[in-house]
Amino acid sequence: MLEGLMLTLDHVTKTYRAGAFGGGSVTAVDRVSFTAAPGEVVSLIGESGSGKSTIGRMILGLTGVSSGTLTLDGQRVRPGKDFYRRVQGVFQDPFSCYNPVFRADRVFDLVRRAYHPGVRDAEWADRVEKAVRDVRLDPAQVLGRYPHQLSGGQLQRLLIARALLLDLSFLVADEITSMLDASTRIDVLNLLAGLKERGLGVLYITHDLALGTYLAEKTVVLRRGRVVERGDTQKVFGNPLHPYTRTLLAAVPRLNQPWDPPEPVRSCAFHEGRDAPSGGPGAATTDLYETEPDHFVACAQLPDCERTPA
Ligand SMILES: Nc1ncnc2c1ncn2[C@@H]1O[C@H](COP(=O)(O)OP(=O)(O)OP(=O)(O)O)[C@@H](O)[C@H]1O
Repeated sequence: MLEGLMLTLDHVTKTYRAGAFGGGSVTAVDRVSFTAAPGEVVSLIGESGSGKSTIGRMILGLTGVSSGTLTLDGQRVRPGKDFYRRVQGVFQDPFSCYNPVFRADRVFDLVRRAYHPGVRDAEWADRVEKAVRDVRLDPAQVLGRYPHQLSGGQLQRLLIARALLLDLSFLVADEITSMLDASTRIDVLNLLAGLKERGLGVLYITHDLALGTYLAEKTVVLRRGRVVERGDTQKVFGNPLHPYTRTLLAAVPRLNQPWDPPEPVRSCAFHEGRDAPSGGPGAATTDLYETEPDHFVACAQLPDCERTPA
């Protein structure tokens, strides 16, 4: 069993400088709160530009948090060798993670040099072979090849094998299946499911609702940097309450069914005269209304409406 880490985001905001000479600013992530427990997959879903990758990058220490707190087992992110031994990211484009003139096995040598310099050659070779087999690849087929001689799915799986050679506790998987064909995609998802079984926490960032629901026990739906709905995946998708979540679901084409344009994102519990009760279950969450246990929803008119104070 792996030793997982508890991820906690509490009103996390990220503001980037933008515009000529950095004079303007973009709030990419706006007071986002959620948790991911060890052994839990949380899927982060939302349209392009909704702030998903920015959240992944903050967890990995690749960009700073502007306000709020982001912790792993109560500790703030401290990028460095000890941190990256336990927290890793795998990204959408596997090709960009490899040096084109180095064979694929070179990424494993770099891991050894940085994290396991004392391990002997034979033992290291065994560990690499096991990690590569764990991602359902044949070491003899892939390790001696250059990146251009491997498929996107093979490169993606090698990156996961690389992460397995560390003492991994938390993985940020950012659109890792979007370049893969359907069968390889299921292989990679099953790999993530295996990691979850072993106690690892995973943040699974995706545009694809079906893939998110396949793996995740919890779902966070983001729109324009804010959480509009979150909670138990079965509840969020079985009973979507926010018009934006309904829009996302309506956008999934179904065989032999005409596509109905989704309703505009206009109304919600807050705009139908059902404000979050001041002393009720929603009050504790500060900006989301708890409609049933582990199912939270926000105002439909965020960020323009201020009816859901943070
Ligand atoms: N380094 C940066 N400087 C300025 N603005 C940025 C920077 N990175 C991201 N942004 C902006 O922050 C917002 C959120 O971007 P982010 O990449 O987190 O969204 P996303 O949901 O991951 O999108 P996609 O699904 O297209 O990858 C966007 O408006 C984007 O333009």
